[in-house]
Amino acid sequence: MTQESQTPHKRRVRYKGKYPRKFEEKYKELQPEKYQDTVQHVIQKGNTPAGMHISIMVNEILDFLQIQPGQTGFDATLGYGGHTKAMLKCLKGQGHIYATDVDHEEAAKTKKRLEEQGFGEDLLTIRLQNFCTIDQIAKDAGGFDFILADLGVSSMQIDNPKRGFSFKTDGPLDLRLNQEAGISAAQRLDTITKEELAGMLEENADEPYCEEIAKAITDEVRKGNHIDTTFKLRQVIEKTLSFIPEKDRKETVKKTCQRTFQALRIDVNNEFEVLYEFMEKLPGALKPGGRAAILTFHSGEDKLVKRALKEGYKAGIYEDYSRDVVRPSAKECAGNPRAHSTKMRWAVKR
Ligand SMILES: C[S@@+](CC[C@H](N)C(=O)[O-])C[C@H]1O[C@@H](n2cnc3c(N)ncnc32)[C@H](O)[C@@H]1O
Repeated sequence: MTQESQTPHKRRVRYKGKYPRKFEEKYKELQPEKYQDTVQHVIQKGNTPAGMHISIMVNEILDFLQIQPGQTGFDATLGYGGHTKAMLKCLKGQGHIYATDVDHEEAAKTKKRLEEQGFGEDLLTIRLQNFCTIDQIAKDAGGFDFILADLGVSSMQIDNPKRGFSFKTDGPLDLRLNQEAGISAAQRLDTITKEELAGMLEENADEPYCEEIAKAITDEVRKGNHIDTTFKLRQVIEKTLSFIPEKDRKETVKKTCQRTFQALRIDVNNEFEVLYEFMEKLPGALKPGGRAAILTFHSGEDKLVKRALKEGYKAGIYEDYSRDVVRPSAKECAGNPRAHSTKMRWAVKR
């Protein structure tokens, strides 16, 4: 017997995979400044590191806004602060940016991160306000030379199971951008009628199975089964669509889950109402020659923005506006799948 075969066989430690599986365990990605290599590796693979948001169309936005030192700007949707930081850099230490977000939790982290990178209160004012209060902020600032709105939700919000934005992880069915105000999606489903829910799914997300899904949800709630987690909602959708031929079922369930979550998110956050108000107040917040860029992520938002800019142009409020949408490059979409649905529109105040 050789020496080698006498050595007792040692069981190899089970391979756990490259990345930690639970959100809380993604400690390296959640501290991006400390673990730059891990973060770069995740980004190169076309993924967004946990706790981070990759800003979309940064170059196109900066090219259009033409930010000069000494100017005053407004970032309506602070998020991770990627766009804010890129715009702050253009100011070269002279000028000011006001930014809003309704997400207290993420805004506090972003404020700290930007302060540590040298963008303190002398250059940046963050307000925990809805961007539809743009008129008040413009009054305090004396009008804006440039404005950016990057609508929707951040990757941090989608990836955090406690927020309930994703049907891919289980968590409370919340879907509020500001968890300190309003009611959660679960509470909304507790009292909504079948007709109203079907209308919401159709209007907010063009859901083709809106009638079937609305009936199934309201039936469950009537039986006393509260749909208060993301997985419970997903299960109701899966059961409702079980009549779909097996070869198409998986994809249809996925799409219907995406649309249902989108419709509920728009509803609990009054997204169309606040965007409408923002677009109405936008011209009044811009200085003459001021520039505004808006990124949207679904057709309902884009239609609203398009109409407001077109009407503003026809009324002589805007000197110019985007006739066509500007889309991210194929390269950007390949590196960041969340960029696929992005549409940018812009206008210049007369
Ligand atoms: C797509 S993210 C913005 C990402 C950001 N541009 C960046 O580069 O990191 C959208 C952000 O806007 C915020 N938001 C959405 N609707 C809002 C509203 N009506 N008022 C203020 N903030 C809003 C969300 O909470 C989220 O943090």
